[in-house]
Amino acid sequence: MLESRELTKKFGAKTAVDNVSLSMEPGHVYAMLGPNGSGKTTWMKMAAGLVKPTSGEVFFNGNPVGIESRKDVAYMSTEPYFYDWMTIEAAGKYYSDFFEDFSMENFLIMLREMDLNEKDKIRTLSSGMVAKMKIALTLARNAKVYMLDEPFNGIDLLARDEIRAAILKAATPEKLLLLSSHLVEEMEAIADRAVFIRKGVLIEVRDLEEMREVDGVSMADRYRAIFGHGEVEA
Ligand SMILES: Nc1ncnc2c1ncn2[C@@H]1O[C@H](COP(=O)(O)OP(=O)(O)OP(=O)(O)O)[C@@H](O)[C@H]1O
Repeated sequence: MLESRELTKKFGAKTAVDNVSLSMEPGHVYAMLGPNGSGKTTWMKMAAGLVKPTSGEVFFNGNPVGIESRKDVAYMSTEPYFYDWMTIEAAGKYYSDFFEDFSMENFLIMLREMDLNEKDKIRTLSSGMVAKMKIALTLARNAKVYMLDEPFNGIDLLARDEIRAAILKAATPEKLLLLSSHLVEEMEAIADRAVFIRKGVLIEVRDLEEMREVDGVSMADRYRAIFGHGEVEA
């Protein structure tokens, strides 16, 4: 459904994504894992049609990604993309103007579930509250693919529980979810497949249940084996 073929992105002399061929299917939650600067964000931005590859292509349902696929792919960036003078409700209206598939009703339900008040101004929110709002804005779209870049970073345990619940609710058999995070153990409770990437190069894509059963290792064990000096990044 979402496939990159020999995808490369260079920034000057730096190769951020290096010839990555990768295919992902609906009905799965993928964790994209790799140390800082591995190319996760760059891969996602190209898959979302926001960054132009240097070479190679990304296909969504067999068509090159672009304006059309942006309707089906909901991408949550780590960068701020709304004005902080807005209320949470106004950010929802902004989204509904922009995305036909945005459901204000679902957004408000998610806000309740995550203990947010739509009348609050964004600038008065803590970073964890902003993270929850961003998740709600993204998941309130009825997209086919959800890509969430670092949904848990800097978020306390209770807010992480709420975010995890919202993500798992969105993970239905017809949807494809892709999450990047350094919180490997957190991701283990959500994802069923892992994409390991290092210095822009795809190392492997693994089914986590199969990996646990056949190899007897967890995602964190595998992360340590691939990247590690015995430590998992936090
Ligand atoms: N706009 C840019 N201009 C120049 N270099 C860039 C740009 N965007 C990314 N890079 C470089 O490309 C490499 C991959 O960055 P990217 O943000 O994709 O990695 P990442 O795996 O998402 O990292 P992190 O886990 O730290 O968020 C890094 O070396 C980064 O410095």
